[in-house]
Amino acid sequence: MELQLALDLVDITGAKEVVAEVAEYIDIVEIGTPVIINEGLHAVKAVKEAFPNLTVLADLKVMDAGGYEVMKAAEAGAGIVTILGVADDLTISGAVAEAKKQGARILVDMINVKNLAERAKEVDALGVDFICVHSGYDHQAAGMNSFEDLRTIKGVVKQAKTAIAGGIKLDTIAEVVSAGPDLVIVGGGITGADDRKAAAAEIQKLVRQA
Ligand SMILES: O=C([C@H](O)CO)[C@H](O)[C@H](O)COP(=O)(O)O
Repeated sequence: MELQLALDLVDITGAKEVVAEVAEYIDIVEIGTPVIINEGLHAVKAVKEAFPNLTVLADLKVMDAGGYEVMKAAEAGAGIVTILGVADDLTISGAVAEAKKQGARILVDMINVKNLAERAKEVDALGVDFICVHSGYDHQAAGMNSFEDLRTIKGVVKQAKTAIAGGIKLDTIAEVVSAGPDLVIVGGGITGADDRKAAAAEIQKLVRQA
């Protein structure tokens, strides 16, 4: 099981400061959608240059032009790029083909997918690397989480790795880990902690024990 740190509410300088604090505890650093909206793919490039040993995920949440957008993110240094599960199969296949060419991987974000089990089977068959259940900020604000969704996709996904994101914190990490995802994604649970290093260390300990 691996740990991904999601950086959403920072600029490039802030992103590098947070990663410098917790780099030893994480496997992947996510440049979140809000950061890419504000800073562009320069943020991916800057963090990859500063931390060449970490895999950088570009949370583009691609909905169209899969091949082109994956190419641009990979050129900036992304090792993983996110595509929406609600995107067309052609978009996801194009993204997978380009990722293979670039030596990158594709994570499909199942945010707002209604027919979760059926769509997870379909995107699994398209050859994606990760399928991620995700309670976005707006769902979190309404008190929702994705723990049950993780069990649903684990029951049907055969080839891809499974991942979970959205509001995971120290007080919920044990429950998440016990459901057995391959990748746990934590943003505010680390970046919003009083002691980010301690929170990352504790979360990593539980993730590694699994
Ligand atoms: O993808 C995310 C969200 O849609 C904003 O872009 C977050 O990175 C993801 O939810 C993880 O962050 P936390 O919910 O703060 O753990």
